[in-house]
Amino acid sequence: MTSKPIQGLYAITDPALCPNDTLIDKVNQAIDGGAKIIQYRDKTQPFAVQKAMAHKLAKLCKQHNVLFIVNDSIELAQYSQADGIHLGKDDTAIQAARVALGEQAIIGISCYNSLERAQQMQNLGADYVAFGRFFPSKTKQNAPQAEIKTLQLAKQKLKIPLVAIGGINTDNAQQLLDSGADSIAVIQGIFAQANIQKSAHSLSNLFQSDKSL
Ligand SMILES: Cc1ncc(COP(=O)(O)OP(=O)(O)O)c(N)n1
Ligand SMILES: Cc1ncsc1CCOP(=O)(O)O
Ligand SMILES: [Mg+2]
Repeated sequence: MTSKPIQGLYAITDPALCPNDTLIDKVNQAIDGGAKIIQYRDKTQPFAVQKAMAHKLAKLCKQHNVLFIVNDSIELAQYSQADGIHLGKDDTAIQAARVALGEQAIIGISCYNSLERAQQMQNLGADYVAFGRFFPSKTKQNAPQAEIKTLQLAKQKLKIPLVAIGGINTDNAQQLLDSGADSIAVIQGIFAQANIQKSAHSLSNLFQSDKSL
């Protein structure tokens, strides 16, 4: 497990919003705005292109002391020497990912609206669990709906960090933090905005004010 915390703003890339020639610059803006975790998520481009982009992102994240997570692909995580991987129910099982990536790797697991799955994944060594989507998401319209109550119960019952995802923006993020989210994972709310740095800053600021309470 990493010594860096799974906490704060978690920005996820999208190939339509961050085409290759803009990806590094846009992620740089998100980091300047306060993103603490970056996930490379691309289900569309050839693997060779994904490898090249993941390699560049890993370097950028290392320079800024930001965690770099790869979505879905163990091979891509290994190639880019990412800090970790994010896996859902249709992806590689956590046990196989742990064997492939080692004890140091961060393994995050999607749990949708299932506290039971989250407890199971914690027992199997997940480093964080993600719940969502909490709000309508343009990025993943058919993602299963999660309830705020699940997040609140997860906070009471689980020890590992909780990530909230789905349709999160500056207007709705606070209730997720108040309900126990350690991190919020965001695509449109950062990368579809006119000013990426400012949007990331507004979202990451919510963690600052949260701490000072
Ligand atoms: C932080 C975070 N949470 C959830 C997801 C969704 O993962 P998954 O259910 O595997 O769906 P895809 O992203 O692969 O479409 C995520 N990627 N990141
Ligand atoms: C990958 C994923 N899983 C559940 S919702 C979602 C997409 C999140 O993107 P956005 O922040 O644009 O709703
Ligand atoms: Mg997946």
